[in-house]
Amino acid sequence: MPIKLFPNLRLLNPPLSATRFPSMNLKPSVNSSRAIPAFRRIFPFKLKYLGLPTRVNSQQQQQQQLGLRKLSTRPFRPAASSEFGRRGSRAGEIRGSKNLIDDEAELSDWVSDLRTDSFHSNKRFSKDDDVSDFRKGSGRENRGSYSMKRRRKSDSDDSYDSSRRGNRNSVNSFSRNNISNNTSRFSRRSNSELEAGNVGRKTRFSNDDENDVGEERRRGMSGIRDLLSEEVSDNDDDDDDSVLRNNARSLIGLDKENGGMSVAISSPGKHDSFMSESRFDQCSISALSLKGIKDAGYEKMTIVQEATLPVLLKGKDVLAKAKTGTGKTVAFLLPSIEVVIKSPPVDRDQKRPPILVLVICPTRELATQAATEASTLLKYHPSIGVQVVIGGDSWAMFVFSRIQNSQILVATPGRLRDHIENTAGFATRLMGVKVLVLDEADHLLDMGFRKDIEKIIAAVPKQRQTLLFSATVPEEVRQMHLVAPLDLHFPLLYVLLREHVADNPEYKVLVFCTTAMVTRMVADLLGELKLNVREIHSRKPQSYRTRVSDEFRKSKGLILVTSDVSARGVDYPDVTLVIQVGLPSDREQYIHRLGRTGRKGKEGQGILLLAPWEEFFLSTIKDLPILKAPVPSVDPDTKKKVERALSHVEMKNKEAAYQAWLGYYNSNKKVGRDKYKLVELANEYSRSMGLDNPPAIPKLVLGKMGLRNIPGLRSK
Ligand SMILES: Nc1ncnc2c1ncn2[C@@H]1O[C@H](COP(=O)(O)OP(=O)(O)OP(=O)(O)O)[C@@H](O)[C@H]1O
Repeated sequence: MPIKLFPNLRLLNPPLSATRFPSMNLKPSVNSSRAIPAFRRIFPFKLKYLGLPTRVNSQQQQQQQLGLRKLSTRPFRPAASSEFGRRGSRAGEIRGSKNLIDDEAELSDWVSDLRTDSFHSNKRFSKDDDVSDFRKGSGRENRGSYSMKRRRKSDSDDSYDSSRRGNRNSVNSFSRNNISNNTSRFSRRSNSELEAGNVGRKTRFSNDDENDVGEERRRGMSGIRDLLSEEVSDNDDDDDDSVLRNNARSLIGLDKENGGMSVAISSPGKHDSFMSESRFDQCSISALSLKGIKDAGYEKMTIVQEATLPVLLKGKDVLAKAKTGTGKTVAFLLPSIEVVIKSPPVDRDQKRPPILVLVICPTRELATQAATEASTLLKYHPSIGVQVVIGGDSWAMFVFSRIQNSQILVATPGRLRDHIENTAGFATRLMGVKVLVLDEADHLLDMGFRKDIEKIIAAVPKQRQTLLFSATVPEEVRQMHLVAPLDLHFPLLYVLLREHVADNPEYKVLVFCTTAMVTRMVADLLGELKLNVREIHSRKPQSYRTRVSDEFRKSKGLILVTSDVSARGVDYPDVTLVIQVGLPSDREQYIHRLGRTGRKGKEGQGILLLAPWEEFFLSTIKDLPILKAPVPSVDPDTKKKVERALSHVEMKNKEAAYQAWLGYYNSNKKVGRDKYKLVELANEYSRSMGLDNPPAIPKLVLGKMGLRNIPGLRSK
């Protein structure tokens, strides 16, 4: 049945900035005494970025004002043969010319993914939406972005046991099958072709899909359609293909009949920044909010804020994509706060005062961060409160302000659903929701969260404003990958960190590991090597996670070894380097992890460390500008030092890391396919931790992983 999800949904692709290669200062930095340190070989240049806004030409400006799409036909190609930062190089030009939505096919996929879950818009982004007002003279142009496809649940270590992973995999294979069914090739067509053509994609389930996913998930799909739908038109036919085609058309602004949505894109300029020239006081924001904004140190809007605020303040639905670290949180919080201000004050005696704004974030860290930002913005609104509902030890709702029954609730999906189902009066409070925000929307609508989100959306009124925000990869990050045998990974990690620390007195490094237990073991090892490390992962109590997260946010000279709990949205300022050790769970997770650096237009570095048999992952990110770096040599002394440090790491932590490692790679479709090979690799990993024999694993766990009787494994 056709559905309309967000009748006023707008897809805004704000003119995102990226400082490009021609603007970089590419002088190699003065180095310490070492001849050619490994790190320097990987990142031969110190890059500086100019955050200068550029002027759009009048034609572009006009296009923006009209909300016209100007789609790039030039796909972005990484400068494979060129060095990363060759001044004025072709690579730079190509990067420079990369449109905001560079690969429209990806945009189409992304939109289709959302739309498959019944997103529907029937309103055109019109002139009176006055976004353009703020663009006049704003002096910057739209930028390219890598769009997102489907994601799996990020907190991989929360569920590293094989059974849950297996389950997620089948869910994932379902979504991927759907993606592969995409019949639209948006980028390959002109606008007129698109208008006339088939923009939708096939979503009928194949037999394989049905086998994979089963009837229950199919019900889930239609369930979410119904729940998300605002209106159901009687005379629409019930053919999946045509419904989804229509939805896609309207989402990308090509459905004339329904007055669909436009995507505002213009050609990029030479130098732009993530800041716009528009000030917050140019928007119709209350004086007290403006005071709060000022105290927070914000004067001008970021590009994404400039693009979305005027529309949101008019009460429209918005779907916005912007690069990581460009101020999306404020973009959705400010208009939400304004809605609360305009609502009748909460009666103190009311038993179940309504929640007016519901913000859903995929991780606890992100939720806490959004609530903190909200309380900052609410400084001069003492009668408005923020509460947080997140998973963890406590069922308590953390109150971020003096108000007990706050009007703004920030939550993670699972715990929120628990409250809806089990806390008396909670569902009644949710009936007051006027604004629903999905932060990291594409992720939240992925299958991993689907059931929770269905429940939540069923619990809030259909008449509401809906804000969907999603992230794209920043381009200020120099990205490299290293491919080296597993037994070199720990020494290499040490070498890379040691040199980065030596070269950057204000270093702030994130080391991403595959699972919680691997994270713990790596943190132990680096601690033994006398590096200043902290660890964060889902096996740590929430209070500890919050404390460490706060410490890392404020610190310089610290390395945070982390699982994917820190992958998305967490705003750690000035992260100088992100190292990813081992296979990221997927392309999006890789991008999000990387997005923890290069924030707010600053420079950042990223290294992905893979074993040769993990190299296949690179094909999923081949459109990103990631160069292969030479493997630094590890001298025998360093090797010995690492071995010694490994011998001091607690045995039980190494055993747990081995088991977790096995579980993680077992759940990977590619690596886990050949169980014999998998076990060989796991035992190689075990040796890399300095263990002579692979640790024994409980029979039950082996059974769950489907690894009983595989030679090379020891059971207990
Ligand atoms: N108008 C502004 N001026 C200056 N700084 C701002 C402004 N708005 C937000 N910031 C700051 O920018 C940083 C990044 O913001 P935020 O975390 O919201 O980015 P994001 O786009 O949500 O990133 P991610 O996609 O990783 O979640 C924060 O430190 C925030 O305080």
